[in-house]
Amino acid sequence: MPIHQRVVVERGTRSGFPIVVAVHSTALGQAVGGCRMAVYRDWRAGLDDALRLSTAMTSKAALAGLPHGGGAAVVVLPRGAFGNTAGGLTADGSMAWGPTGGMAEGVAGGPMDGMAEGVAGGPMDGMAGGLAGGVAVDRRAVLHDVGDVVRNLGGVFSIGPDVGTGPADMRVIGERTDHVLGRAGDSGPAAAAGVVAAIQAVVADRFGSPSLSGRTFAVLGVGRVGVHLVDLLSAAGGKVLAADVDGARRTVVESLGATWTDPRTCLTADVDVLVPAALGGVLTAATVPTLRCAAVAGPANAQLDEPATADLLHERGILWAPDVVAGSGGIIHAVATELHRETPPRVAARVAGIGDTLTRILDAARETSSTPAAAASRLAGFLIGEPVASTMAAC
Ligand SMILES: NC(=O)c1ccc[n+]([C@@H]2O[C@H](COP(=O)([O-])OP(=O)(O)OC[C@H]3O[C@@H](n4cnc5c(N)ncnc54)[C@H](O)[C@@H]3O)[C@@H](O)[C@H]2O)c1
Repeated sequence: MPIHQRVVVERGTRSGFPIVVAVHSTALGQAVGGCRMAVYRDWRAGLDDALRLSTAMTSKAALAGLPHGGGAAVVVLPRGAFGNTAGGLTADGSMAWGPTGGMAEGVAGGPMDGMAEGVAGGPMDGMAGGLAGGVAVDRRAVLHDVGDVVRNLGGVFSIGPDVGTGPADMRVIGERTDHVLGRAGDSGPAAAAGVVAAIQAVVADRFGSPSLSGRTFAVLGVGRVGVHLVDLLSAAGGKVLAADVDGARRTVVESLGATWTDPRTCLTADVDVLVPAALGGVLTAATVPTLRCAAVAGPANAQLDEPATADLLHERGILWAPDVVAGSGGIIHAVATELHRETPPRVAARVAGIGDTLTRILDAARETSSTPAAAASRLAGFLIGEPVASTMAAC
């Protein structure tokens, strides 16, 4: 992957918090990516996260066939900060994957998608500030600061929701810049539809048929995407086990005909497909030996703690669907709908196309005796290096 095209680190003029926007590539078009608002050790850790997220987004957009590059925004909040508590601190910030393969509990106590130490606030509709440990967060001021940074980039980057932000936050950012995605609503259903397409490809590769009927799944994380996955997989005739650190999610899981369990049991369940739908960093040298699934395919970003973990999965014979492919339904939906005004059937076809893309990657991996991660990386590099003719109507 080439070095970043542009990286901005600024102190928000209203909030005083460091704001990082990393534009990795615009080789295929305007960069798109999420806004992560989280607690970090310091601004350098936030910068590292933005660099990592934006690089992955370049691959995600290219592999999704979008005429866009990758970017990311990070708001670096200090320890003890939190925003509006309406909707609560998201559990993304309250659990960390433990070093022994278990889950270590604790706020801001460990890796979250690799870098962030905790989510401050979370996607929410209210905008009032909060106070914790003496650090007041005026969420509206922070979001306006983010909007100004994005606006000053002159349109090379469009920002959308990520961990710690949601559609309501995008509407506030939109008061300062037009380059905003995801103001209208929840991307969870589209993200879940894309994951199901990926799971069908994985199941076809493993078992010779894409049918999900009678297959077994363990869905880890029953949030905005996970709940739709439980629903879709159950409706398709799958036998679904699901877990979340938030015990309140049990009711919806059981109402959808799935079986509730605890996160550790879910992670190590003897199932056809493990579906990570919570945090990143779930696949590590410690957790991979404990897995009893045939394949892993889910939306969680940055599932591998480090690239070499893909080799561990391969050695164990566990098929891994790269998250930059399996988790691309949300961005495909947002970009195709909001930036390119495509019709709902066309957008749905794009999302379903994730299955074909993954099949191509799995075939390439087999033919080259490499991991799906390596095959996806090669394909992304090829796509980004080529002056690909856009398959989408211009904005
Ligand atoms: N929302 C989207 O459109 C979208 C698109 C692509 C990828 N993703 C990724 O998919 C994942 C889920 O996204 P989401 O929007 O559903 O997030 P969410 O915050 O709505 O849901 C995450 C759920 O995971 C649970 N959780 C947190 N830590 C856990 C743990 N250790 N064990 C079990 N459960 C745990 C939380 O309680 C929460 O219910 C994230 O990694 C996100 O980055 C989301």
